[in-house]
Amino acid sequence: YRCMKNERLLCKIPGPRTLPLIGNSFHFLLPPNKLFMFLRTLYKIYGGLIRMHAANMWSVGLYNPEDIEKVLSSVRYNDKQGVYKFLHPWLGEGLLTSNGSKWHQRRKLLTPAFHFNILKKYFQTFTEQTEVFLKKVEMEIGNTQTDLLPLISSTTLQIMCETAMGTSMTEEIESVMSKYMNAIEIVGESVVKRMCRAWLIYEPFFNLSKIGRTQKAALSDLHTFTNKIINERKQFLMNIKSYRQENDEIISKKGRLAMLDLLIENEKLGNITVEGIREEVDTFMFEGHDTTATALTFLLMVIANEIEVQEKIYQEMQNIFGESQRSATMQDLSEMSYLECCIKESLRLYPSVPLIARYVTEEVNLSGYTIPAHTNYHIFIYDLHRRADIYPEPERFIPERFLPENCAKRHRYAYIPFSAGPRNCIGQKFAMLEMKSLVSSLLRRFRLEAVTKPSDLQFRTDLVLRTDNQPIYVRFCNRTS
Ligand code: HEM
Repeated sequence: YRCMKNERLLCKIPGPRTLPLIGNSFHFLLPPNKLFMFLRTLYKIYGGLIRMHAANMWSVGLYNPEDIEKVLSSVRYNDKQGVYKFLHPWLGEGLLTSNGSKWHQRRKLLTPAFHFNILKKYFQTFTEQTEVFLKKVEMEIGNTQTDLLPLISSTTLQIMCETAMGTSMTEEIESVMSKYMNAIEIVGESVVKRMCRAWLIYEPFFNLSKIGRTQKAALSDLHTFTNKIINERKQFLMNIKSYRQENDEIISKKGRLAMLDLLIENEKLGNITVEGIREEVDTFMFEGHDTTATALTFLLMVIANEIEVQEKIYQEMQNIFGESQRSATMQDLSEMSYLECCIKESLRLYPSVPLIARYVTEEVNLSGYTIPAHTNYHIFIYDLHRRADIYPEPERFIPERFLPENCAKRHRYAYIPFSAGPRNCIGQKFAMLEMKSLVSSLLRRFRLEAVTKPSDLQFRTDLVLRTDNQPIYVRFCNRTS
């Protein structure tokens, strides 16, 4: 009876037509690019609250900032099921995928690793890696186009290794890096397939399927990579005394406090297991590098297309640095207010994480509807950020939307590239510093010319915002030429 009552409540919410037994399952039998386009139609047709039903699971899509606030701001509504469960074979129950007291304990344990004083220490790595990145860009001068994502990903991965993990890319780690990146794409594809093909939800069917077998091989590559990182740091910590005697420079570089040290320390105290450490290293290596690389790729593509914006950023750099070639300090980054508006506007149009979900075990009232307990909620950040009533001319790149006076009237939950509330992105400040450091130095030295245009982009449904098999190109030119 309760099931029928819940169904009656859910059926009152607008949503696409359902068929008996299978609900909306047939809508999801689409290739990832068409699925992305289908999901984009929902808000336009049905409005701010949308009901979907597939494989015995009900889901409500949220696009109204007030509803999103209600769900995201409460720890009681912060559980994750559904698609996040498909990530367990890779990320286990790390910070991104865990629930309840486990999530709470891990969040408390890891928060100090992203404190401002720790970020200040990481900043030295940002500066060093920015220089390495600029050398890679230098090599691209004269080429008619450069594929941005691979170039940027290797830098953001290196930064994660050196900061949070305290490990430089040894040859051994570098040799498995491309396999690691490739494996992330395979797992993303497999998660989306499981989301859309009801029969793949069940473990035995999935394990026997072709994609299940491909995922198994990819997981081995992913875990090989992260195990190497953990072992390298553990070895380093064990040898620390002899390192100090042998080479002071190495100790000062590799001895910077890392998030991984905090985890290893807590293993000794019995607060986390060896398996728990691997879960967090997998989680942070992925969340920390792929999201930032995606954000930077779209940002550089937009800047290459917006000549006036690019000149304004350059002017801001001139005002801060004049003719000096010195590296940026943290104080300099805090003065780059126009660049910050550009990063925010780019994350509005191209949020690295376009969709997030929650599983709520209690009844909730949203936009005048009663939503029964044990319902999944989906928040389509990509479409929320393109609501024309909140962002007039939503497809246009207008950094001034993020000037303080223009943000004041906007609902806090209308802009959530890093999610919001107690389960927001733990690496938000880290990511902003990293992006500002790389982009400001890049634009001081190089000019970007457009190759890929925003209108060329076609997306596919994935864990992060990805284009449908089309690389994103720009052309790098020297500033002086
Ligand atoms: C531009 C860059 C980034 C964007 C757009 C971004 C976005 C997000 C979003 C939307 C979430 C919520 C996910 C969900 O609820 O399912 C999230 C969570 C998370 N992010 Fe980020 N992120 C970025 C960079 C980073 C970095 C650099 C790190 C680590 C250093 C990081 C670590 C995490 C972790 C561990 C979580 C899970 C937090 C929790 O559930 O308590 N992210 N991020």
